[in-house]
Amino acid sequence: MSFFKKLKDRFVKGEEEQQESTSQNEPKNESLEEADSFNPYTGEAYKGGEVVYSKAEEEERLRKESLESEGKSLEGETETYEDKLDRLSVPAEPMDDVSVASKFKKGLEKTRTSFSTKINDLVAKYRTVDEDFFEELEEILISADVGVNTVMEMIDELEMEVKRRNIKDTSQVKEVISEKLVEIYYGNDEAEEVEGLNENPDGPTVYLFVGVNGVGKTTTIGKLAHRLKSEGKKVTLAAGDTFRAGAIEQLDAWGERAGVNVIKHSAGSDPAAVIYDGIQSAKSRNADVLICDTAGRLQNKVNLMNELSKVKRVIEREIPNAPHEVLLVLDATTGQNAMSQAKTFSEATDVSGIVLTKLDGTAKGGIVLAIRKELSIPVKLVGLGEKVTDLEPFDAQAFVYGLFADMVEEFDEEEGENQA
Ligand SMILES: Nc1nc2c(ncn2[C@@H]2O[C@H](COP(=O)(O)OP(=O)(O)OP(=O)(O)O)[C@@H](O)[C@H]2O)c(=O)[nH]1
Repeated sequence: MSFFKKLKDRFVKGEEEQQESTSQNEPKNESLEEADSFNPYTGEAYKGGEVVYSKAEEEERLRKESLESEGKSLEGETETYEDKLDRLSVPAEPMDDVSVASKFKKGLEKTRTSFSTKINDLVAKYRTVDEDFFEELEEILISADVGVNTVMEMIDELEMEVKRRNIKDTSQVKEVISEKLVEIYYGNDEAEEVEGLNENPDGPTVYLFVGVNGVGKTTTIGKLAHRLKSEGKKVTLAAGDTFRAGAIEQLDAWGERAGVNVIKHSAGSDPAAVIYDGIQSAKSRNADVLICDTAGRLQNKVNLMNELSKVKRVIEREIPNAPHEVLLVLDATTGQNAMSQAKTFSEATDVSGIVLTKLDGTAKGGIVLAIRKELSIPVKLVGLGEKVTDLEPFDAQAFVYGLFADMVEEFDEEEGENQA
């Protein structure tokens, strides 16, 4: 079966269903009811050619109203952390393939725009597949942060595949590229499936989060707590980042939003002691999951190593085989810097999975492949936006759909070819 057809069958729903879900997203408002039309993409409604409703303005008005009702001034107003969490907290959504794919599509918009524009330009420039075509393709992949060694492997495989299928026309190469990206991510022999988080059937499952300041660690823990809670799990958080000013309060605020228990000590206290209390609390409350935050001091690798190994020793002693995941949080927008952080942390502790945040903020989403291939660590979760629901288990097919969404959607089954 054609690969684009496979992606389309899995991720694109029928037009009728799509219209139905779009209409569900339309805001309910009096001016809307009078309007002749509503554009779900701009969030504007029109009557006689005039804009009678704007979703963005409505949201801003509601935000101001809510601030005023709390007696807060609007002049020079800066959003507090709590207000921000309120704004980003939205109810959990159903998790089917189509809604997951639409998150990847939205989150990868920047990468897709840059990547598919370059690929389309390349295809238009070289009508037939030759060495120059592959050389320019190599540059495009490298510029998307795919990683030099991975790009080399990919180009070799593409050249072989193009010969094997006797492809002459460059437009047909797009589909082969998308297919190879998935194969390269999983490795040829492995089953193509999402590498989810390990769980401890005897409970509690312990996830240890590591990573430098500012990469989105606290936000990710909050998002994960929210997700696990909405799946019916009992979650406890341990505020082990006792070093960064505000880290304990921020984790506490996320815990409150998600409705989960947070174990905390005062700033500057021993992180291993907080984690120890977290474990005791999780055990006594029969929690399903304990998520441990840690400080991300990279200035001194020896300190980092000592701190992480002390925390790990405490966890291992209290719960056999724990932690069940050591998750390193990396910021996708930092490119090669993220790769070097991954190397340092892997030397300090056994990292079992990567959480790649802010994929929505970069045009170089290819870093996912570089991490998987060059560090041999699976990307377990990705941050696709700021909202609490914008954290997804990494799915290489959904990722590739996000990169090639327009081409997949325009794939014509009857003609069996891509119209893009
Ligand atoms: N756009 C986008 N922003 C994100 C994502 N994840 C986190 N952020 C934002 O990144 C910023 C930093 O996140 P924090 O969670 O405060 O950073 P942190 O890593 O916890 O900082 P430390 O606690 O010092 O480690 C915040 O403004 C978050 O809203 C994401 O996936 N997409």
